[in-house]
Amino acid sequence: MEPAIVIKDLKKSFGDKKVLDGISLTIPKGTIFGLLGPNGAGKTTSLRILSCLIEPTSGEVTILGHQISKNKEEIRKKIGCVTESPGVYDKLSLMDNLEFFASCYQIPKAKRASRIEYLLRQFDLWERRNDPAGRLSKGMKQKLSIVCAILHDPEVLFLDEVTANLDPVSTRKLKDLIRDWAASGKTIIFCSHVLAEIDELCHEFAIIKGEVIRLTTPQKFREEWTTYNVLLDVGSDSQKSEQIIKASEEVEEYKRTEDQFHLRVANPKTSNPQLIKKLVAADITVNYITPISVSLEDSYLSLLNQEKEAI
Ligand SMILES: Nc1ncnc2c1ncn2[C@@H]1O[C@H](COP(=O)(O)OP(=O)(O)OP(=O)(O)O)[C@@H](O)[C@H]1O
Repeated sequence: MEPAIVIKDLKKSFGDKKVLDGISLTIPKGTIFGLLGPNGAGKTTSLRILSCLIEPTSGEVTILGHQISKNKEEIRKKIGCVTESPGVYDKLSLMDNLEFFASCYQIPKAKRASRIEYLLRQFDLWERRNDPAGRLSKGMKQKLSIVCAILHDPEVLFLDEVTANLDPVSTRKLKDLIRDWAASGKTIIFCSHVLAEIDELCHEFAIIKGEVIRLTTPQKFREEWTTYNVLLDVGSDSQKSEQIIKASEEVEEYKRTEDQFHLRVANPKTSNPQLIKKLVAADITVNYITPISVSLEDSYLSLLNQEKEAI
């Protein structure tokens, strides 16, 4: 797939403090790409460089074929950025804020009114259009900053902790929108500390800590940290069951706790029916057999612990 963003050996220091130490990533078009990492890992710094707000110390970023070192103007027209602190003008009304951003983005006058109304209605802000932005609640202000960032229909979007102040209904709506944007070919970089959101939304994600320490997909990452992927409950005949489990080529590893077995099987879809057949043939009652899934959060914490132990 054609890349939307190519980051090559990106470095950034503030004085003698090294924050980014050689980040390289290629992000295909139409991807929702997660950026994860502990506090101070350099996520916001990366997004600020990608949004042309600050200069890198060295390295190169290419967005939609334009190099950031040579063609910021062209890049700015095609990107939108939402950070946790909404960059809207408190004294201006919602309409005036949006008129201002529309003129910055050089949106043709004929299109402005309909685009602004469409987005304000989409984000449930239309009724508040004449209020000063400073009177909005935190979540509403967050929505306004999203509207400002997408007003010019950018092809690449940087979203930093964008759901932080949103209620569950608004969060769900925004996630659906993000999926729609990606499906229409837009590329989204999504920074969040909410691991369930990364899991739910992102096609791929990177864990960074000054450098990229993992580049993977949510599913692969969860699988990597899953020791046992199936839970089997056999009622009272666990002794006999253990002999069968031990002898089964489907089972790679197992752990027994009373009448339950934690199993690792290569492919639960094909292995589980085989195993059930063998147990039932031996007259064993299978109470249930169910997949075990480790959350992305558990996997992430395990990785960080492993990193800590390695230091
Ligand atoms: N303008 C600046 N001057 C000096 N240091 C800075 C500046 N901006 C960021 N830093 C430092 O760079 C490091 C990375 O900050 P950054 O905001 O990129 O982290 P982050 O991964 O977004 O963290 P968080 O999850 O807490 O938002 C931090 O140590 C921070 O103090």
